[in-house]
Amino acid sequence: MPQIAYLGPAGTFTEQATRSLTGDFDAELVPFETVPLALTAVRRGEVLAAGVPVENSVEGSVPATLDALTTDEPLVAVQEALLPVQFDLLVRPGTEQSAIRTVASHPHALAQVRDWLAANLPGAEVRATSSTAAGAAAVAAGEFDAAISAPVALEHYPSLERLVGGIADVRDAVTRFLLVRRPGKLPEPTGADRTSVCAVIGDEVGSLAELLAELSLRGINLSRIESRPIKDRFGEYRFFLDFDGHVADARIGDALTALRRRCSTVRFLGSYPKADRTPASVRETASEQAFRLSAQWVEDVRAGRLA
Ligand SMILES: O=C(O)C(=O)Cc1ccccc1
Repeated sequence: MPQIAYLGPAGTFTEQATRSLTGDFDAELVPFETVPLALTAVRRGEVLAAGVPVENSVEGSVPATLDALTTDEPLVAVQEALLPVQFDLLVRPGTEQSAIRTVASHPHALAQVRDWLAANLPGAEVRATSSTAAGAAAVAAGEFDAAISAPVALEHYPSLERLVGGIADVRDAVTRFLLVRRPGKLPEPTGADRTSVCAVIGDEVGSLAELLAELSLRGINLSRIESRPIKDRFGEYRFFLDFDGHVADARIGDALTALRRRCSTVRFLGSYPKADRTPASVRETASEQAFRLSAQWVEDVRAGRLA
């Protein structure tokens, strides 16, 4: 049975998302303490794939995941999942809200209940843990007074109880997760795909605008752009781009060819079906047929068959 890594321990949002990503096949889910450790296990071939959180509708991207995807050997995303996220305040039985001095959770969870904490636990100290479930485990071990966890965490930490449920500042928050593997056969195009790349461009006038123009000129819808520092050179950035379409689509292949020419580095991070299955809208001039006919025309001109 294939082993699939996830950000653990049991009871994280990532575990739930990874279960839904691997629902179609038998898999053994293996918890890792951090996203980089889970990705290292994939790179070493110790597990087949890893489920990782990438972005949240309230708090934005998960920097640890973006950084870990671009350092070391390339990995590619093959599937995407969207998970609604809700948060509970878990405590050891008998803990009163007024007695809570420390609250532990993953930084992304803490950020999504910031207003609730300010209004309801103004004096409590906030402590970051490697995941929401790690926060619950630490509360069960007596290290902190309360944890902000996924509702499912209670099943794994039965010694805790839910003091308050549904404490997210924004209802209906959603987190996007990816299943990533070592490069290999790509998922087939479905007509409702997303492609992710990471590009490094020169620090020159117009370089980002020109890169984006390569997409818009080919009718490609950009769904996300994010920059992260390169780290060892101050002021230089990597741009993470997500856009509608599959690398097998003519317009995407054409755009990637242009990106490869323009950028000092382009890392392909995958073409995979979008979780919401919304088909890409492709204008007539960017259709497969339009690309095929125009490429054929150039071939004919080059061969002296047409002018
Ligand atoms: O810590 C978890 O449970 C995770 O899976 C990371 C996370 C944290 C907050 C929102 C979404 C994912």
